[in-house]
Amino acid sequence: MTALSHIRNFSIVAHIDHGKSTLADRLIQSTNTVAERDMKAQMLDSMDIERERGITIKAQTVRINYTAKNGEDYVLNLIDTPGHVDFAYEVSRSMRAVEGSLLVVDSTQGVEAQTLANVYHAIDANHEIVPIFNKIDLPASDVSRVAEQVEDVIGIDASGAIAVSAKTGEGIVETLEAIVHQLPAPKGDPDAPLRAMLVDSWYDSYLGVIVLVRIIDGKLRKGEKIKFISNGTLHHVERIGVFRPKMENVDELGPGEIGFLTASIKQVRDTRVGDTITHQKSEVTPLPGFKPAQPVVFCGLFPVDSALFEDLREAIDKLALNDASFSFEMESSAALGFGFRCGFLGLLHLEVIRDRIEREYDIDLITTAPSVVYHVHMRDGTMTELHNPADMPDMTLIDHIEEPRIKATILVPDEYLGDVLKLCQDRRGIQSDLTYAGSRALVVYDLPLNEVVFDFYDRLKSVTKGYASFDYSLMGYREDALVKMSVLVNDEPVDALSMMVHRDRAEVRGRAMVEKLKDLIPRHMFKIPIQAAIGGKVIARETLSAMRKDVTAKCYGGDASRKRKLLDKQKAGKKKMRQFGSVNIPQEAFISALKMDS
Ligand SMILES: Nc1nc2c(ncn2[C@@H]2O[C@H](COP(=O)(O)OP(=O)(O)OP(=O)(O)O)[C@@H](O)[C@H]2O)c(=O)[nH]1
Repeated sequence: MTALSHIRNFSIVAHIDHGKSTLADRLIQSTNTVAERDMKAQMLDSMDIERERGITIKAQTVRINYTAKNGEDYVLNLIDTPGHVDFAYEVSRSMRAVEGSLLVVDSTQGVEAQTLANVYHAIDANHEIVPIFNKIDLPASDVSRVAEQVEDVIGIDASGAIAVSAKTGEGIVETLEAIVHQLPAPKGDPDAPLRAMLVDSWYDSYLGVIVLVRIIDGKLRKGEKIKFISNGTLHHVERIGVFRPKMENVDELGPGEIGFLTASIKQVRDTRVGDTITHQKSEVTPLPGFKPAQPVVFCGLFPVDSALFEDLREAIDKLALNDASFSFEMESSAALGFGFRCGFLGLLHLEVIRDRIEREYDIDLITTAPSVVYHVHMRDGTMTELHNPADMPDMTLIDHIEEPRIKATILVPDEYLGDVLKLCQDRRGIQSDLTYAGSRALVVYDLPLNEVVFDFYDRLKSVTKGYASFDYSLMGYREDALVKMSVLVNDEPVDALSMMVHRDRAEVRGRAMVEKLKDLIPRHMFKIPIQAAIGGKVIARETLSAMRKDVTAKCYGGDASRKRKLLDKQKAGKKKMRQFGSVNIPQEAFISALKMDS
């Protein structure tokens, strides 16, 4: 057990790519926490997918021993936090387990939207904050400009900021000294009954569920009986330890310390993040609890090859073991067969899960239109949550529909401001703020989430050539004129393509959808009408004319093997299609049709 005065707990907040992981690696390396030969770049981003995309998804932790210039030995616990908007909730909860933050800002770029969002979580958690201006080895680095921005835009004192190159190691010792001298030591009572905060949990195939804890008061030892206060479940502690960043067993954890426990817990779902852990017989007041993360975006996942449904179930079960914020239930669709309706924290979360299923489990998927959760108020006074436009009740029974709205914060260089305002306006946005920070504008918009889930972020990046940064938080629900738009191919409704739209935008959306489908659906031997409709009323229509596709026509004469090859190719192509009545729709058509350009 380390004395409280010699512990510092901190996290690093940054915008994506500003160098959080590189800095963490450098802190670990310079304190010899990991032997040189074990040091692989980006120790903390452990999952392949994170490494590939360069984003941190799951919070990780590391304990660093540091002998300061004053000769004293300190224990520094770093909790790594995810950097993307979808995981804002995880950021906020891990912030509550530490007392300070390093605010990393790329000194060649400046403050970005996620810098703001994340630093506000740190401010909310009452953190002491040390600004770190990174990448000073680059010629474009401008520390004084960034310092000014930090003071103007965020409103924190930048006089104690440290200029760092996580790449060359310059400023790393100064950073370690700042952690020791500028961040506060944790408080806690070693003799009080145990109170530990459940910070995070994840599934490990050898050890079962691993629970990350921050001890507030008291001591936790191996072999003890503990209780999760939220649901009263009892567990026998098998192992406790710390991350360096490899797991290392210890005998006890005391106040201010951060470590893990295992207790034969089978599912991540049995552990509630934010819960208070105490001894079986102790009665303590729970720590101010956190709300469990609520999925906000739903979509259907169906195997392209319907024979792989059981494999998909297995994949989803396994992924859910390790991700309590991902929800799912079985769904069957007339068009797509059996699959799952899944709930995600946001679009990135959706993409990560979908990629993992396709890649790690080798199952090709059809993803239906992402939908947000609508509140449907019925005439009889009841309210139902609508997760799937296909389940929309009869319009005549509905009184009104409410949709979720977000507060979007966008930072963008001046020259692109006009395009950004237009994009937000097109997406039914209401401007709530517009200020300037140097040559960049800070725009705040109130936007319907359903206008954001399709391709808002992609559009934003393309209209600003990648220079805008974006962050959002959910604000609440508001009534609007929303309708369900159905798509009919050859007079058959394709439920996977139905979506909720604003009445004023329905015609434009419907027109774009049928035009796109007309290009995406291959011609058949007969004419195919493609329609968009609201209720019984057709709002847009295209007709795909008939054509006989004879792939062997160009093989004059008798080259039988070439002819067979072409027919095989055609057959393979057909496997990727879905039969709707008598019409085949290729899988790409679903995905492309749902990506709407304005
Ligand atoms: N030249 C230079 N490059 C740096 C420095 N620090 C980080 N980088 C580079 O900047 C890029 C982003 O760094 P990361 O550490 O992955 O950024 P991050 O903030 O952890 O990003 P996420 O994990 O996605 O949140 C990488 O290519 C790093 O090699 C630095 O001090 N100088």
